[in-house]
Amino acid sequence: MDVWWALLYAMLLLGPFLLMQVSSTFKFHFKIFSYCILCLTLSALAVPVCLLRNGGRTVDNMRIIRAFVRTMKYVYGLRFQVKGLENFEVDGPCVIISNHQSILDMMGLMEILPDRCVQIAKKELMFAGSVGLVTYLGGVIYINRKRTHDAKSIMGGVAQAMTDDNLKVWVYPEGTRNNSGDLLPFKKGAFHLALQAKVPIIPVVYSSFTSFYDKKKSLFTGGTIKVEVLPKIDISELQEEDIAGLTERCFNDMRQVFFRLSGKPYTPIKQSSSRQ
Ligand SMILES: CCCCCCCCCCCCCCCCC(=O)SCCNC(=O)CCNC(=O)[C@H](O)C(C)(C)COP(=O)(O)OP(=O)(O)OC[C@H]1O[C@@H](n2cnc3c(N)ncnc32)[C@H](O)[C@@H]1OP(=O)(O)O
Ligand SMILES: CCCCCCCC/C=C\CCCCCCCC(=O)OC[C@@H](O)COP(=O)(O)O
Repeated sequence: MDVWWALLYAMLLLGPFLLMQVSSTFKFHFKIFSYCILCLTLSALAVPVCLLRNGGRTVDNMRIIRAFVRTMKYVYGLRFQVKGLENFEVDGPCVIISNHQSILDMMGLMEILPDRCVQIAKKELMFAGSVGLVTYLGGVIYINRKRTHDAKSIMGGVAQAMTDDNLKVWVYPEGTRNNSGDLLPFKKGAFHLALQAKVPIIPVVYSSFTSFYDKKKSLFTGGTIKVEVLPKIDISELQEEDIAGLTERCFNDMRQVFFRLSGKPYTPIKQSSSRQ
């Protein structure tokens, strides 16, 4: 009988805790689900606007997509504090590189996206229903990350298009989402692209989301994201053999700003030694 009493007490004590855990995980997944549904819905609304205004696939549609996405931050209680926007005022094309933490980054991206700017994305995004369609209409460039050779040859074509069509290109050099509170080592595609197109690089850093968004802790509340657009990096004097050094320099500069914006102490690491 004592065992039953002990079990009853344990349930009374643990029950609310377990319920809270289940409900916080449920709330987290529900919020992510609602984010995807909102993206799909807004995209479905944006597609006809893009088609009616601009006819087909063109970077001009990015202005429409940007206007739609900018409304989303109010739904999720996110605020952006942006510094250095004047650094985007370059004449002509450039490569913009930034850190990539989550699918929520699309809000941060659209918050500051300059005109005539397209992004490099994994090709799987093309198949994400109306989101895929709207990104296609906006001129997003898709790459197959599983085929280095194909990805590299597409990037080669992009370099030409940048100068021909006066395009800025936004690349996430980490190559994947990363919500660990640090940066992943940078891949070199963005730097090859800048060198091939002979255009400057503009780094952008977003502060860590971990205080309000954390998959492992099922945390997703409102919060403030600090954003800093850094001064452009001139690459006109650089050669192919300088790419490793350039990648390392951008990684270290951005990582330093990332830690400062996130209010965390900075500990230097070498990007080459952290690559797996
Ligand atoms: C209306 C409402 C709408 C709501 C919805 C919201 C819509 C919003 C619209 C906006 C959409 C934005 C979407 C953003 C999506 C973001 C993503 O998908 S991130 C993932 C995809 N992006 C990337 O991967 C970019 C970064 N990756 C790279 O740059 C890579 O280098 C790579 C080009 C993909 C190749 O990668 P990989 O195959 O892994 O090979 P590496 O190890 O990097 O390189 C091997 C080797 O090759 C050299 N190299 C790389 N690139 C080149 C090149 N262009 N030319 C010559 N050589 C190259 C590299 O130096 C390596 O050699 P090394 O000797 O080791 O140095
Ligand atoms: C009829 C088909 C229906 C398909 C339904 C698809 C559901 C998807 C719906 C909405 C998704 C909204 C996401 C907005 C765009 C996010 C872009 C993004 O952040 O991609 C991740 C990519 O950077 C890195 O990928 P990985 O971290 O390597 O993975």
